[in-house]
Amino acid sequence: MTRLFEPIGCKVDLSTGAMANATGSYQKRFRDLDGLYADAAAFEAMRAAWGERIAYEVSEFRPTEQSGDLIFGVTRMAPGKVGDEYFMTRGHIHNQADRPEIYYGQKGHGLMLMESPEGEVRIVPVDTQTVCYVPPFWIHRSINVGDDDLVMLFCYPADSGQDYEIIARSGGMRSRVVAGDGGWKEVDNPDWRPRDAKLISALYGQSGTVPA
Ligand SMILES: O=P(O)(O)OC[C@H]1O[C@](O)(CO)[C@@H](O)[C@@H]1O
Ligand SMILES: [Fe+2]
Repeated sequence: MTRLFEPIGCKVDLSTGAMANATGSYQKRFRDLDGLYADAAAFEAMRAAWGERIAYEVSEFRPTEQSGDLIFGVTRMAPGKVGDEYFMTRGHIHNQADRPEIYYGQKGHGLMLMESPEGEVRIVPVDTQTVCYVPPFWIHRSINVGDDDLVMLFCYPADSGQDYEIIARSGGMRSRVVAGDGGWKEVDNPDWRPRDAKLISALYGQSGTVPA
């Protein structure tokens, strides 16, 4: 008989953001996020109090990394701002850029900031009981715009991989999300540089499919 992977249920603890039966987890401390935020002076000023604190953490279930399988897990992100810019994840595009992802908001108020290879920007609020679909080819980063922890479930194809360099090479994402009048607002990142045509076609070319 074919030996199948054993099915499993993973209970999520909303107060801690932990997921039972996780196969792995990691934590990003504030000090790990140097260079992410526009206001470097504000980052330095926060380092003493915040340096060792966990900015966000992930617990995941990774059955395999085979094509056709799924990786899923939970991200918990603390609330906070560096200067006027809300706490966020590093952000990435999938190594296999045509692999999508979904997020499901479970606690708090988040945003999914997305950027296409050409530099189009989209923002989708991820509040509780909201499913956010990140289509193939979009760079994605989540942002906590609330006063409480943001807890989100994520799920993506197991062979996706993550490329974190694509954002750094462009001087950050094209938009930043900062505090505005009574809420958040999107502002242009003046350091952003467009990707060249060769890189863009390489991203699309990987899959041999033409995006819709
Ligand atoms: O990997 P990053 O960009 O640091 O952000 C963490 C989030 O993205 C993921 O890598 C999933 O793509 C999760 O681990 C988590 O939701
Ligand atoms: Fe992803």
